Amino acid sequence: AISYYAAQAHQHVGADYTAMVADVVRSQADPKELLTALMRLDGAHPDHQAHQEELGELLLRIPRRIENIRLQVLRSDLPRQDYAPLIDELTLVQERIATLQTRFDQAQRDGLDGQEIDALRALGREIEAGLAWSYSELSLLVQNASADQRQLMEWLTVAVVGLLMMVVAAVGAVMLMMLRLQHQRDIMRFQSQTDELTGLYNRRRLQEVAEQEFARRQRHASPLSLMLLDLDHFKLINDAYGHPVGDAVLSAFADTLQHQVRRLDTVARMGGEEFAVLLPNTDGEAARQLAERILAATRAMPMPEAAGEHRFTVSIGVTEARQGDGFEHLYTRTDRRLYAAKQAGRDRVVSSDVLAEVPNRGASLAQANMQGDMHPDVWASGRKDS
Ligand SMILES: Nc1nc2c(ncn2[C@@H]2O[C@H](COP(=O)(O)OP(=O)(O)OP(=O)(O)O)[C@@H](O)[C@H]2O)c(=O)[nH]1
Repeated sequence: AISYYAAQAHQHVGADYTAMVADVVRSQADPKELLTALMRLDGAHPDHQAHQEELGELLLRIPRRIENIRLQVLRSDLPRQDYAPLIDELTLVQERIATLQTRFDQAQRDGLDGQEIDALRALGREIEAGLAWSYSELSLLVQNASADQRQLMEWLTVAVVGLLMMVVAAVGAVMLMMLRLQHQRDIMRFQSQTDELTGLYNRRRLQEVAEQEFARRQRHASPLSLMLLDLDHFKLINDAYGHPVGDAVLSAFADTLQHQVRRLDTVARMGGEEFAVLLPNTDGEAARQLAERILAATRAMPMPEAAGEHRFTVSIGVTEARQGDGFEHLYTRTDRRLYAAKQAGRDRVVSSDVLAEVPNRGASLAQANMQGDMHPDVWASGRKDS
C-alpha cells in the first residue's frame, strides 16, 4: 500500500509540473509573435488590415495565457519567495498589454500614424522583454523544483523500501520465534508423553490414548483390551550386573514389544519394569494370543553381553473391556490378573479371573523364582506392590 501511494504521488507531482512546463513552452513564442506583429504595422502596407487583425488576436490570446500560467504558479507548491518577483513582472506585463490593447483600439478608431505605431512598438518591446524574462525564470524555477521533487521522491522511495524491509524482517523474526517456540513446545510435549529410557509412551500418554479409545467405543462398539506386563525378577539383573545392564534389558524388552504389536496398538512403560499395551479392536482371546507370543519372544530375547546366558521372562495380565467400563476399571482388573500371574509362578499370561495353571517352563532365573513365588490363590488378599 505504501509503495502504491509513493508511486501515485511520484506520478502526480511529475504531471503537475509537466502541464505547467508545456504551457510555458507553448507561450514562449508569444512575445516574439507580438513584436513581429507590431513591426508589421504600416498604414501604407497592402495587408495592413490583416496585420491589424493578427495583432488584435494576439492581444486577446496572450493575456489569457499569461493569466493561466499565473494561476498555475499561484496554485503550485513552488516556494512563494521564489515566484513572487515573477508574478509581479507578469502583473506588470498584463497591465502593459492592457495599455497596448487600449491604445491599439483607440488608434484603430482614430487612424494609425507613424508616431503612434512607434509608441505601440516601444510598448511591445517592453512587453516582449518582460514576458521573455518571466517565462525563462519560470522554466528555471520549475526545472529546479522538479529536480528537488524527484530527489525527494527518490529519498522517499528509499525510505519506504527500507521501511518495508524492516517490516518484512520484523515479521520474519516474529515468525521464526513462533516456529522455534512451537518446536520447543513440540519437544516438551513429546518429552512429557515419552519415557526417556525406552522411547515408549509413558503412563500419562497411555491414559490419554485410552480415554480417546473409550470415547470412540461409545460411538462405534468395538472390542478393546489391555495388557499389563512386568518383567520377572528384574531386580536380580540390577543386583548382579549393575543398573546400566538393567537399562539395556528394559530397552531390549521395549523393542521386543514394539515388534510384536500392530501399528494401532499403544505400548507404554508404566514405570520401573512394568509395561502396558492398549489394544483397540481386539477381544480378550486375540489379546491373550498376542500375550502368549510376547511371552515366547521375551524368552528368546537376546540379552546384553554383560548379562551372559541369562534368559528373561515376563508375567502378563490381559483383560477385555466390558460394557460400561472406564479405563480405571479396566486397568484395575488387568493389574489383578498380572498380580495373579506373578503369584502363579511368573512367566505366564493370566487372561481370566480363573487363574491359569503354572506351566513347568524353565524360568531363566529359577532360583529367584522359587524365592519370590506365592500360591495363586492368595493374590486377592496378599497383594504386595510389584
Ligand atoms: N536398571 C533399571 N532398574 C530399574 C528401573 N526402574 C526400576 N528399576 C528396578 O527394578 C527393580 C524392580 O524390583 P521388584 O519390584 O522387586 O520386581 P522384580 O525384581 O522384577 O520382581 P518381580 O516383579 O516380583 O518378579 C528394582 O530393583 C528397581 O530398582 C530403571 O529404569 N532401570
